[in-house]
Amino acid sequence: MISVEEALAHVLSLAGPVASEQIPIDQALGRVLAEPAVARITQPPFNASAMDGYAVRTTELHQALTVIGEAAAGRPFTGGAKPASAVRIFTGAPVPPGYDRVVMQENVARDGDLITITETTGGDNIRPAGDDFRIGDHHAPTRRLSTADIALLAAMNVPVVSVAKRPRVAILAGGDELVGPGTTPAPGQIVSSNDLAIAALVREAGAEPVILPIARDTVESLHQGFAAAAGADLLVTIGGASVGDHDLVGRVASELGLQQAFYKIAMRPGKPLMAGRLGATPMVGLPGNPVSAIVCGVLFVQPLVLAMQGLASRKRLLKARLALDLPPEGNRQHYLRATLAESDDLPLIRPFASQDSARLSLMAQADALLVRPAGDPARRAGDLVSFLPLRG
Ligand SMILES: Nc1nc2c(c(=O)[nH]1)N[C@H]1C(S)=C(S)[C@@H](COP(=O)(O)OP(=O)(O)OC[C@H]3O[C@@H](n4cnc5c(N)ncnc54)[C@H](O)[C@@H]3O)O[C@H]1N2
Ligand code: MOO
Repeated sequence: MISVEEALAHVLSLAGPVASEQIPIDQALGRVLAEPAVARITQPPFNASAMDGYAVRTTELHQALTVIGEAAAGRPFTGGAKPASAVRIFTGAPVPPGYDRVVMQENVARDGDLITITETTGGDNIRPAGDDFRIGDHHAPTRRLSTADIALLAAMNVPVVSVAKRPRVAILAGGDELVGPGTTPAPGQIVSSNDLAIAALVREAGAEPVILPIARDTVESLHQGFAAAAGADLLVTIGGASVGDHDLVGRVASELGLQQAFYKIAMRPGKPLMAGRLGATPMVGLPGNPVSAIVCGVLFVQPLVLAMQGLASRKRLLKARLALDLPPEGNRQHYLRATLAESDDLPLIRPFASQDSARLSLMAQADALLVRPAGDPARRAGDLVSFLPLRG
């Protein structure tokens, strides 16, 4: 059995070069730029007024000035500057050449065409040309595009961007006991939940899930399932990963030429995880126990889907104080489902008494996975421990 860290390195190495596509920016929220966006204009394109008021000269602040024209946003003043003059100006208008300051109208007394400035302190109220960005500037965030990014791209006059393609992830659940949600299970059957969980999890990471029909526990049915995954960027199988007579995923994958990166890791839950490459397509084989499938999905599938879009996983281990005593750990790194509560300095983490990897109700209540290394000695309440947040 290899360690979680080694397994993650193997899984991430399955991601090929990022595939890209061109899309209009109104579709780009949440997508990841595959190439830097390049500003096609300078912003502001001219020295722009930041206030409604009068364009004046700093050297003439203390004298009466004659208003000789008007500059509004979209309608520049076209006359020339004159001594002892001012131009009525509005926010967003180009400051006419020959004027170096805008006095806001609240600080001006006007009588006909004559103004006097009543308050001469303060800034020049001019946004210089290029203050925001210049033509040729690059915008290349290594994260999902936000609302502000969309606005910036529009302002940069970039209508179309090159983004990482959403990986298409084929999800193949297998098991004779499984029926789809909404069906009445016959004796011995249960409702399949893992495929929906993994679909939600990959969608959260930016992929497009394709849930395949549930495979039966036969070699033929699994072959059909694998064939149905053709064309996907990633295949995730669920179940049939262990050592039982009906656990056939590994066998069928190897018949199809799986170049196996690893099988079995020193992790709890999730020991029978497998990963490799089927031709050009990465494959991750998740264990069937519902909590194991989700925990492995969070730890391996989500980072792989992010890497396929050129993104690093942002989930980091954080520190908490243990709410109760814990016995020593075995030989696998343990991810315990736990709740978090606020406390004076660090959050207080409380693992559930049951860590059964079939209990989805506890998984759904968990705020975090408390991470205990293999061989961790007994811990006392108040000890510092590491956790992986599951929310936010
Ligand atoms: N002799 C051993 N038995 C088992 C071992 C072992 O090392 N030696 N490992 C156990 C561990 S750990 C796990 S995890 C499971 C994983 O087994 P499989 O990946 O082969 O999963 P299945 O046998 O197909 O299913 C396990 C369990 O999960 C339920 N399941 C499966 N798919 C779904 C689904 N899509 N939705 C909801 N529930 C699902 C299935 O009904 C079983 O109850 O093996 C242990 N055994
Ligand atoms: O590793 Mo299994 O995934 O413990 O339930």
